[in-house]
Amino acid sequence: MKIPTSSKEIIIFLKQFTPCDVSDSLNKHGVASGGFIPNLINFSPTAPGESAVGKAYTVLYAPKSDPRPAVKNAYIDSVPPDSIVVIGLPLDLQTTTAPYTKVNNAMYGGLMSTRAQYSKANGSVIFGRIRDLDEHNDLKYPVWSYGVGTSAPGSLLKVVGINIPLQVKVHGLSQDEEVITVNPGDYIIGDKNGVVSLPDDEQLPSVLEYIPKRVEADTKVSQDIKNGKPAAESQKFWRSKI
Ligand SMILES: O=C([O-])CC(=O)C(=O)O
Ligand code: NI
Repeated sequence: MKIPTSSKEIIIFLKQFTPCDVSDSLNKHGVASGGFIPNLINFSPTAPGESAVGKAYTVLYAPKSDPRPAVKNAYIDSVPPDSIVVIGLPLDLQTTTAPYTKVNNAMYGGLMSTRAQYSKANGSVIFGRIRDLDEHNDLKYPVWSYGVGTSAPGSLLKVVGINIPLQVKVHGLSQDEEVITVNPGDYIIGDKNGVVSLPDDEQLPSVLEYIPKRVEADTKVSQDIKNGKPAAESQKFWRSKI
């Protein structure tokens, strides 16, 4: 399989695979988390058998009292095609246990999805609550978030940054708090299993190259298992050939 190089080709390529396939490759490349961003729920699904893929277009909300000025232009009117809209909060408004956010207002709603879809974005990931569940689903526009709500963001929050790194607080294995950074331009891959971020770095060509090989090997393992072979033996055999 030809390994893509332009971001357009990479997005088309990644749409053939699941976030699990991407995580397998990142694991193989030394990323223990596999790029998984935990605790997000897929409140509006992708089409069956499809992943939502795009480059992160990031938006940072903060309380209205934050000293930073509000961004003048509405973030939603500058969403680039083939992006995934990723909306976050400062670390001090995040929690490592449910509901993962201290903000009870929704940070995103159906009109935002309508505009994002019109601008040819491929999905939205909200590190907070969303509202208007039926509207995202009726649009068939994929959305992930930590939870749901009923109030709009404007009474509590303002946008203070667009296309800046977003920090996401999560619970770790050895530490109570770990921080994942989603950088603008990272590839975001999501489906019903969850959301993975894949950095656009020097390791990317190798990560992409491994994905179809590993999927092919696991297809062979599946056939073996159906024919009665022990799983561990078959996994070792086919994965060693990659
Ligand atoms: O109005 C808002 O600020 C959020 C919302 O409900 C929408 O995007 O539909
Ligand atoms: Ni709304």
